[in-house]
Amino acid sequence: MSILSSGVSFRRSIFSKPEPVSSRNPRNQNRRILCLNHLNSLNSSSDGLEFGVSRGKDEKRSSLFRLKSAVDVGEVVETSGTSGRDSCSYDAIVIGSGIGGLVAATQLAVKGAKVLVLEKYVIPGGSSGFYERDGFKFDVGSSVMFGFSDKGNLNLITQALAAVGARLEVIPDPTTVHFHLPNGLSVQVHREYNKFISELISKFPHEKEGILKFYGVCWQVYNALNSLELKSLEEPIYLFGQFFKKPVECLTLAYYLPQNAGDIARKYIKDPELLSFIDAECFIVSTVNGKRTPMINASMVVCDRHFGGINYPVGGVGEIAKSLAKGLTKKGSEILYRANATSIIIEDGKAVGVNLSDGRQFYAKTIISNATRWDTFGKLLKKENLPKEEKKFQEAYVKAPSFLSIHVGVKADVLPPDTDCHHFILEDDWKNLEIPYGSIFLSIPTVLDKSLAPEGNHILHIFTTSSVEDWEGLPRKDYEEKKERVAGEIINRLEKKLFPGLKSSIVFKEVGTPKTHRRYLARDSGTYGPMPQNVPKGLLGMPFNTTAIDGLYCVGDSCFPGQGVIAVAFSGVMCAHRVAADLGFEKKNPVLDAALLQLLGWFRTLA
Ligand SMILES: NC(=O)c1ccc[n+]([C@@H]2O[C@H](COP(=O)([O-])OP(=O)(O)OC[C@H]3O[C@@H](n4cnc5c(N)ncnc54)[C@H](O)[C@@H]3O)[C@@H](O)[C@H]2O)c1
Ligand SMILES: CC(C)=CCC/C(C)=C/C=C/C(C)=C/C=C/C(C)=C/C=C/C=C(C)/C=C/C=C(C)/C=C/C=C(\C)CCC=C(C)C
Repeated sequence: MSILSSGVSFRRSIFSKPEPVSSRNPRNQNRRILCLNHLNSLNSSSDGLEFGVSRGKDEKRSSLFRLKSAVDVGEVVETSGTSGRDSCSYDAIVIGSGIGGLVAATQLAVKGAKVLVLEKYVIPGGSSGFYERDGFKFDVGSSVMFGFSDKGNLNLITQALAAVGARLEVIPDPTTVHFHLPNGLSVQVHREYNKFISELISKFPHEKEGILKFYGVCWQVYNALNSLELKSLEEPIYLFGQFFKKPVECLTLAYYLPQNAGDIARKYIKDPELLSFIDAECFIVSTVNGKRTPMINASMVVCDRHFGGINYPVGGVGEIAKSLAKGLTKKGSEILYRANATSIIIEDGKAVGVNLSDGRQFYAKTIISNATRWDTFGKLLKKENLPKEEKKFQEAYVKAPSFLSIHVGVKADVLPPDTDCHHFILEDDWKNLEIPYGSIFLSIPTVLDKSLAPEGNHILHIFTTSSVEDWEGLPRKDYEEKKERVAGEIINRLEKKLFPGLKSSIVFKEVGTPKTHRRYLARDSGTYGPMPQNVPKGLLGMPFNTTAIDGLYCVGDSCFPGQGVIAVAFSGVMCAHRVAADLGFEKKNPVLDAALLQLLGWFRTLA
């Protein structure tokens, strides 16, 4: 990713010299428990938000200076006594401030719960964070934002922000993605559905009927989704209520829940190249082909881009997490940065607290992990005690590869006029779609928001799938050389395919590998998220938020419905609803709860 060590000059992260808040405050020694009042809420100015990178001999001082300018580490209030447990009890602790964690935390805070978010890094957002270098402001991960419109029920990012009184200005993207595919196939996914469908039909006129039927089914699923009030599918009062209010829509969703997009496409479409195009449509959001992409997820993305459209937040994707974090503290809850959770405390079989690497402990009625399930049930909890449900998950889902990410600043004139913001490039052979380095993703957010780069420049975020195994065990020098070489090859391919002169127009470059993702996003193997081991039964096997451990919940992309910012936002909404019911902030019926949870567990065994 991009919180990277550059191959050009020596840089170091503040992670390499962490100075825990407790050690800076002498009163906070000896593993005492802290209550934190508005601790580390973000500054309203984003000017100082760099990824704590420093140079030269004043390295440590400069890191800390930047950290202070990034976060307000002002007020630390210590509780009395040595245990402090009762005087400092939270309703929920959320480990991690990815969008999944932040949405869960803010939704709970809005319902009246007192929440503490523990974030290992110095800013919120995880994969949806950002970093600044030399006047460029880079999105760490994807810049394609679904669910960020003013319409319908599926604009979950807009709704999550509104819940804490925040609203971001957005820039509509006229083209979700421009596909550059084998045999010269070029397709622009226009914001207007009819324009996109006409373009696709013009490339495959003999498949007009099949195209209309396949995308028609996607709309049927999307419209059903969009008609529901989205809350926890693990909460029976809500779920049965929705079935009662919207029976046709709920049955439509139940019907498509165990199905995959590739199978539905094959019902209507025969042309292998068009089917490969649909594979590419699926791959860019799920890292697997259509046959392994749940129909509900495929429908969500291929329709939302036309219904609400893709909208980019002014100032970059990082603004979303910043606003949610700020909203959280405004609602009386807290977020603590540089708080590296090392284990979840279990007492009498119940999750009751969290240990941090600096010795601090925090307790709460419920614990929500926004770390991946591999991290939650392999690091935060002992691997040996893996509950059977998690064992089943790890058999059904494997870690998707990570990415090699290249962030560059270029001279603006290298881009032809009217260049689209997002591109997907698969040069010669459809067979390369799912292999490491086989395809290239490209985002140029400055096409939409010029403020992200110095005048006369653009940002290119170039990324391609890559596995951590490919980068492990190398001496530092070889690792740096390999980064330069592999990034150089990708840039050459891009120069050849899209932008002649690209290499010589570069004014800034940083390369991140799967190891970078692993280190800075705390994601096992730097994984992009879970990926089905075999052909899945749609979303049927994907776990929701409750876990086998009492009081412990998961949120984020290793929960239903999976990868994607809007997907993890939904996971956050679902999680908050289920936790709120269990904490007594929402209605609950224990008998129905037990029955539904058992039923859902049984459904998962069918997947
Ligand atoms: N484009 C990309 O390269 C890329 C890469 C990975 C994920 N993604 C996307 O990002 C989203 C994932 O969102 P998410 O909410 O599930 O999670 P996330 O990975 O974005 O955020 C998790 C957060 O938890 C923190 N964390 C993890 N372990 C911790 C610990 N032990 N102690 C304290 N903090 C800890 C991390 O620092 C991070 O901020 C998905 O949309 C996924 O598709 C994108
Ligand atoms: C409970 C049971 C058994 C039955 C009940 C039936 C019922 C009522 C079911 C209801 C189901 C619901 C409500 C499902 C909701 C599903 C949702 C909201 C799914 C959302 C999915 C969103 C996804 C998958 C979004 C993915 C987006 C991604 C990954 C975007 C990233 C993009 C990139 C990384 C690529 C960038 C591209 C380029 C080219 C640069």
